[in-house]
Amino acid sequence: MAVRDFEAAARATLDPVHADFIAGGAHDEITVRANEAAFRRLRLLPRVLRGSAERELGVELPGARARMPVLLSPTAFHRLLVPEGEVAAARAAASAGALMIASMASTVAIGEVAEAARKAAPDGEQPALWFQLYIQPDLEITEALVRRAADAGCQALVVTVDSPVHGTHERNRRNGFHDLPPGLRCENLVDLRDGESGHVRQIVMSPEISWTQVDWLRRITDLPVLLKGVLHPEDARLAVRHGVDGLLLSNHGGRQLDTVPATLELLPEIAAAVGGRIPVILDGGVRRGTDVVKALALGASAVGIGRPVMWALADGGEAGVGRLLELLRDEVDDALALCGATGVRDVGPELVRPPAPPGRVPGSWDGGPV
Ligand SMILES: Cc1cc2nc3c(=O)[nH]c(=O)nc-3n(C[C@H](O)[C@H](O)[C@H](O)COP(=O)(O)O)c2cc1C
Ligand SMILES: CC(C)CC(=O)C(=O)O
Repeated sequence: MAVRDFEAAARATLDPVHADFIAGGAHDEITVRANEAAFRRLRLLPRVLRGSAERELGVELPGARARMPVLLSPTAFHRLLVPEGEVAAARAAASAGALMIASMASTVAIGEVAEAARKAAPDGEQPALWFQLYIQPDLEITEALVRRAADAGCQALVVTVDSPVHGTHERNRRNGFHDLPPGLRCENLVDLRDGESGHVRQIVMSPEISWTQVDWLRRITDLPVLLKGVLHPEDARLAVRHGVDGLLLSNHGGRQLDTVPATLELLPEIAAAVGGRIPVILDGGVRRGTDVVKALALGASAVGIGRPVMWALADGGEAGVGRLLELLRDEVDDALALCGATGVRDVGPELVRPPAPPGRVPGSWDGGPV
């Protein structure tokens, strides 16, 4: 079985409206396709006669350590797919030692997700769990959400900044899919203020959110703050200047502005802009162990996966996500061995062709304090 096979397996039983919600992107879905195509275009160029019996796959990330360089990007509404929802994904991630970024739009409350992760992690291991946040124009609401995430034990906040407005998903429009079905709610939003019911419409996307609110967020919490959805190198430089602890280089899986470049295409430029001062995590189109190695080679500290987790969850719940993570772990290990690499940190730009453009050779974060 390969990562892409989970989609067909899931579609065998999934409501086609929900399958469209997962697969879909903005407008013509040009960026959705570009993300995977960029990985197909780039080639690996292995070294020989310099490997090791075992590869080190572990990564240090702000506030957390993971046993593999593939993390679960935040995805909303897991209970659309299986009754346990985010709890199933969290258990699988914690068992595999993969970091999970829980979505603010989760259908299970963050406290419950964190508790499930703690119970599933091997003895003595703290599960790696971050919380994704859309900063709300109402800062009291935002602060209450941050408190919920911190109280649950999340080790960092991932602020999604690519959504000044909702993306236009034509598939959802055609299908009339706008709301969660009765019985499901965004549990993190329930009772943030008297009488709030956890309706999706409570999430406000505001084009007026700016660096001012990012600075404010850094002041009200000790948790590391990462930004998800920075694509322009100028914004990456600004993020460093504002003291942000990491970037998630993401185009939201092609679900926000259509026709933006593939994240892999932007990676050398973004890595050069941050110059190794903070970690860069890439998501979008990662479907193979070789994709993971390519992203690491161009300066990513780790990669995220979105849709594959949703398909695996729909196909087999916790066990499905477990199989997905094991498969990717084995593929990454295999690709590293074939590249003559002793581990994740032994991968550099010399392993890919065509090479990164001159002057844009990435620096990589050394895993130290940010
Ligand atoms: C069904 C679905 C729901 C998503 N929900 C969120 C979300 O709640 N918050 C967020 O920041 N990103 C969300 N994303 C974007 C993912 O975090 C991620 O950037 C993207 O899926 C990565 O691309 P991939 O699906 O090709 O792996 C969602 C993506 C999908 C497919
Ligand atoms: C707007 C969120 C509820 C979900 C999301 O980010 C997405 O579907 O891409």
